[in-house]
Amino acid sequence: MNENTKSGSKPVPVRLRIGTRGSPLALWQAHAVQAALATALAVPAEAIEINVIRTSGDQIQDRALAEAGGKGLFTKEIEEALLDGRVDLAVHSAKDVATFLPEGLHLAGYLPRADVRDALIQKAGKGLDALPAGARVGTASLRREAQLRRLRPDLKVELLRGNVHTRLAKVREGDFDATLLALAGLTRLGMADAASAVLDTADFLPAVGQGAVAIECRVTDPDTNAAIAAIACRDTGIALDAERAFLTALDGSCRTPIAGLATVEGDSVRLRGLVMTPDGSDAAEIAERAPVSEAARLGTACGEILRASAPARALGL
Ligand SMILES: NCc1[nH]cc(CCC(=O)O)c1CC(=O)O
Repeated sequence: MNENTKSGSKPVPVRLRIGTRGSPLALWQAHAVQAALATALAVPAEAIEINVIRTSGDQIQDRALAEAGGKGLFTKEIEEALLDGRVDLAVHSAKDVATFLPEGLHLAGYLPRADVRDALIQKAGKGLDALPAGARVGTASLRREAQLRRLRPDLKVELLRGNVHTRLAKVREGDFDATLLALAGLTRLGMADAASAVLDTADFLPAVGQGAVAIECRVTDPDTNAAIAAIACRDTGIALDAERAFLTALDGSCRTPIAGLATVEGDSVRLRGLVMTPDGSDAAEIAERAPVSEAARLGTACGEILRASAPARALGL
């Protein structure tokens, strides 16, 4: 219980400042964290401010992110605001958070994870099987590209960047026959019905962190850490510890097609990992289980095993 809910005591003014990108998806996620914090701390939503921060990633639209310098692009300016004390916490799609964080910052918790799967969006037909030979699929994700090529070497996979609305419009207008998007993002934007099919994780493995909302703050800020702990989802934290350790062991950047998914089942956590050559011609997979207390070690061990595989060597990992 915090100061504001103790009866009789004088309320302590709570003021937390959230830093976020300004995209509709980012704003939805920031509002979800704001609402959860307001409830947990028993304060009005206005006590949790939302500050929109423009990132370099928002400004680059013409290149694959891997070319432009990786996923840190969506978090750099927000992390600078955290380190300067201009905001107290940052809300990100966990998938977009770089493998290594700046000194002094950490991921203090996650909202309960949404659906982790990728959705296929196409005008005609449902699943991947319905795509005609040679169909043009737009994506900016090396992981989606490699898995698509692996399953359907006949498809033409081409660069398609931009926010969810832009990508859906490109398919609607016929510039592409199909695209792939995280179902979680579509759902948050109220557009889940745009999905023609949802791809089973057995066939198509999501990105590390997909569907999870991560909350970052300064390591040395006890009030903010306590507030985040009050809303953090334990199972999502365990799964993300395993997945992010897996990514760290592979030193995965945006240039490496890597997929990974951990799930908590009772007292144990199961991790599936996949590393591929960009053209999908070679891939190495792993699936292992460990007690939840060993989540990070499980991720590291799986990453190290895959790092010794042929596709990883082809990528210079
Ligand atoms: N790279 C952009 C991004 N970051 C998070 C999501 C979706 C929401 C999520 O995975 O939590 C998306 C869009 C997409 O990949 O379709």
